[in-house]
Amino acid sequence: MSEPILRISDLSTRFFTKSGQVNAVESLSVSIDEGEIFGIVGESGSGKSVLARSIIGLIESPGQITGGKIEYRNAPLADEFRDAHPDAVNGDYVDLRSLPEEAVRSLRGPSFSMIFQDPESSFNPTLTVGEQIAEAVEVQRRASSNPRSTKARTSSSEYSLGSYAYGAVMPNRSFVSSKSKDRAIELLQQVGIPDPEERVDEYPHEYSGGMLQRAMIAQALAGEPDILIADEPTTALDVTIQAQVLNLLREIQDETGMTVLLITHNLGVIARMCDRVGVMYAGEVVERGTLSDIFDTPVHPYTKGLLGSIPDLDTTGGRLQPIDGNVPSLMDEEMGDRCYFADRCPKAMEQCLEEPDDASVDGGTDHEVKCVLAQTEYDESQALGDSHFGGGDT
Ligand SMILES: Nc1ncnc2c1ncn2[C@@H]1O[C@H](COP(=O)(O)OP(=O)(O)OP(=O)(O)O)[C@@H](O)[C@H]1O
Ligand code: NI
Repeated sequence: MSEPILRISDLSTRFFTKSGQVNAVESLSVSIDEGEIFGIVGESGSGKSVLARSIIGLIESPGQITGGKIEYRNAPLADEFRDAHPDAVNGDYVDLRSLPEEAVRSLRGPSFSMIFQDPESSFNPTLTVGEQIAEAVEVQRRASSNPRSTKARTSSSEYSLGSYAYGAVMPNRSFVSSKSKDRAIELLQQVGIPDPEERVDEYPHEYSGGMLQRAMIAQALAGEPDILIADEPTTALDVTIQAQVLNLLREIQDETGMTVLLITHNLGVIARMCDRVGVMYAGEVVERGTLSDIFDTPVHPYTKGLLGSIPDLDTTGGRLQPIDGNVPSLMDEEMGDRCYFADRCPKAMEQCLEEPDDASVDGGTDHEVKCVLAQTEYDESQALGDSHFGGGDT
């Protein structure tokens, strides 16, 4: 098996708000293999979107990544920065946090792209859908025509850096060649937009929600990304369209072999799509493993709780809330060093008042759990009462 394409270690992202510090992502570590679909699942507010945005450098004030590494395996990129930024480079890996901001920005499109939950917000209403997809194609072509590019794999001698290579990665309105427009039509066709030759010249408001979601996938694919981050890509869609869009993602992933990080609160989506899964709770990955580790032999009581309430694909509106109580607010002063799930956990014991370590289940495998139950049997005489959690009302 090859080395992971993305290696996230001890990542912490915080928001310094007026009402206090929010620990949205807390010392999170996860590795993603090349060509897999890795799912992140968790309830609303568990930090999934903040994780996604942290990876591609889209955390804005008052948010800040305060610790950890986001290492991306890309040998040409590592070579490019080895001398100027030795701290950022480790073998074939580059730590995105240690790269200059513009370098990270230039990876958006060709290396990483993202599909958001709500497509309206990711299209500019004043440009046609086709223009915006074609722009993403142009970005990819500029990147591949750059000899130092991370993407020398697309042959592109006919595209020179030309006059529009002034570093703006997503220009608002740029010269779009007819080649790029043709490619945009092809992409629209690939994602199942009917009459793509006409649709390419329409504005976002002329598309239905489902079509715009597909168009956003087309736009994300235009850059031929190594890693696609899809944050709740189908949540806003109705059931049939949801299934179609998921199938489409799967097909495209099969064809291109790209790596996908799929974020969802829906375990049904995970089961249908993913190779491996990370279960997220209160900013941490509390259990990770293959689909079968998670579905057949879950260890963490939170994972078990989620599995007890697998929503159908058609319960799109409802949020997952399998277990009494809520995800903690993630305010720093309320977090402390303990298992964050303990106050909702049916098997909480005295020792859960200390922070659990990541422990591997059955040794050796990839199945890891942040819970004392990975190594200890539940002991009722150690059970925690509500009194430990300030009255325990939920
Ligand atoms: N810009 C921000 N300012 C302050 N707090 C934020 C900001 N963005 C996110 N948070 C907080 O970070 C935590 C994690 O939010 P996040 O959006 O990552 O959750 P999520 O798992 O994606 O939830 P959902 O399923 O609802 O999308 C939440 O407590 C949220 O309030
Ligand atoms: Ni989210």
